[in-house]
Order: sequence, then C-alpha cells, then structure tokens
Amino acid sequence: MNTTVSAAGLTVRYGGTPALDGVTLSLTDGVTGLLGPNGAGKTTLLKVLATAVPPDAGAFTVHGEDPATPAGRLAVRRSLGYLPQTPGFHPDFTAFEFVDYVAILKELTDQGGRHREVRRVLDQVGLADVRGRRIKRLSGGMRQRVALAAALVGGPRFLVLDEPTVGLDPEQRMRFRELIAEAGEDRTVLLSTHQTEDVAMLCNRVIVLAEGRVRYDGTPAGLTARAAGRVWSSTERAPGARAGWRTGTGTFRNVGDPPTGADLLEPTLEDGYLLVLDTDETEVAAA
Ligand SMILES: Nc1ncnc2c1ncn2[C@@H]1O[C@H](COP(=O)(O)OP(=O)(O)OP(=O)(O)O)[C@@H](O)[C@H]1O
Repeated sequence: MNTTVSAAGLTVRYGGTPALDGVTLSLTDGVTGLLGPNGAGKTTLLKVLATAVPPDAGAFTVHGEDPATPAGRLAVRRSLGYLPQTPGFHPDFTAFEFVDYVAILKELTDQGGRHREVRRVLDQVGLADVRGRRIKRLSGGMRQRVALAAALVGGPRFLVLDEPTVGLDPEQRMRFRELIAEAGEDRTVLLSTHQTEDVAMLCNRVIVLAEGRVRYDGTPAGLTARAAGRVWSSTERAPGARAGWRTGTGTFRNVGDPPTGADLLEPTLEDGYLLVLDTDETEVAAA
C-alpha cells in the first residue's frame, strides 16, 4: 500500500527533556493505533503531525508535502482533520455553529456548499437531530461526536484522532469504532488511545511508543503474538507474573514468565502491549 505520511527522526524537547526522541515511521491508508503509557509522547507526536508543534529535529511529509515550508504547511493543513485531546469548544455555540466555524477555518468559503457539508458530517456522526442545540447542553459522548464531525468536515485525507473514545460508554464507543473504521476505508487515520480493545478491533496496524521512542510497529496480531506462551492461569498468586489478578471465576490470570507445565491461556493484545513495555527491544515490521 502507498505511503501517505512519512516521518524520520522526529524529536521534540521540552526544557531539554525529549518528549519525542527520534521517531521514524510511515503510514498508509487504514487505521493505525498509537498506544503508549501516560507521558510516552503520543499527544506530542500527534501535534507534530497535525502541524501544531514544529519538531526540534527530524522531518516529515504528508502526501508528499513538507510542512517545514510555508506552501507545504498550507497544503498539509488543507488535507488534515485533527481531533485534539481537549477540543476547545465555545459552549454557547450550537453543534452546527461550531462545525461551521471549523469549516470556515478550513477555508470552505462558499456558504451554501459549506452548510451542506456541515449537515453531512453532523448526519454522519448521528447528530442531525441536535445540530441546533448548544454544546453546553450536549452529553460528553455527543460533544466527542461534534469534535469528530469538526475533524471530518471538508473530507480530509489524513485524520489525526487523540483519544476520541475517552469517557464514552460502551455503546458510544462501538458507534465511534464504526465511524473511525468507515473513515479509514479511504484515508489515513492515526488514532491515539489507551483502549487496547479499540486497537484490536479496528486497526490494521499498531505503533507502541514509550519514552518518546517507537517500541513496536506492526500488526495487532503480531503484538498479541508477543504474549504467546506467557499468559497462564493458576489457583494461587504466581511469583513470576508481571501482572496477575484473581478473576471472577476465582483463579488467577497471569502475564509474565510461566512455570513449567503452566495452564496456558489465549493472549490478548493488551498482554502483548504490557510485555513490549517490559523490554528494551524494538520491533519494527518491514513496511
Ligand atoms: N507543553 C509542554 N511543556 C512541557 N512538557 C510537556 C509539554 N507537553 C508535554 N510535555 C511532556 O512531554 C512528555 C510527553 O507528553 P505527551 O502529552 O505527549 O504524552 P502522552 O503519551 O500523550 O500522555 P497521555 O497518555 O498522558 O496523554 C511528558 O513527559 C509531558 O510531561
């Protein structure tokens, strides 16, 4: 598949401390999940790729455009949809007014066409019925959908989503998965999340970031496979476990180094993620 976003050596330092430490990656169309512990640098990476923060070192291109140049930056911004971690809503705006405002910033100048586009994206995220309601009167899940509509307006080819499913109930999260999967069918989506389940269910690729560096870059199945033979069940707390807890059935579920003859269980992507964070090794699948 064609590379749409290509980055090499991206570095951002805050007061000398690197938040991003030489990140190299390339993205294609589809949904790529970005996982990492708190403070790993996920939001910083997304801000750089969304051209909100310039890197201190390294470079990247989006659809061949280089945002280090003024013309390239404009071209990247025109093809970008960004859902930030804390969308800056004006609470007195209605859902329609907010998305329309973002559409104006995205230079959709023809009012008739723009209003049609705003109605289209609000419809797409299931907010057609409440588009005239003030944002302060919407639920948290509805506000997230307004933010997604704002990211989708204008049909961007590169979508950057920073924890879009945080705080959503299971039904809303499933609805979001549908929308994100749909968006990824014909564009590049980079999705930062703490929900390993979201990554397992909708991403074709996953990048794990820790301390500003890429620790894993490959398929979700490959990340899950990292935990093969390393998850087991026991009746007592296991000393070799990196993590272990008593489940609802009364037995312990352990992840780590099992004893010989242990009762092995099917690993999940979360198990693989946990074990990747435990090592200093880096695994990057061939592009
Ligand atoms: N504006 C800033 N000034 C100083 N330090 C910052 C700033 N923004 C981020 N950092 C630091 O950079 C590091 C990476 O932060 P970042 O927000 O990118 O991580 P994250 O992976 O998104 O974390 P989380 O999962 O908690 O959202 C952290 O140590 C953070 O404290």
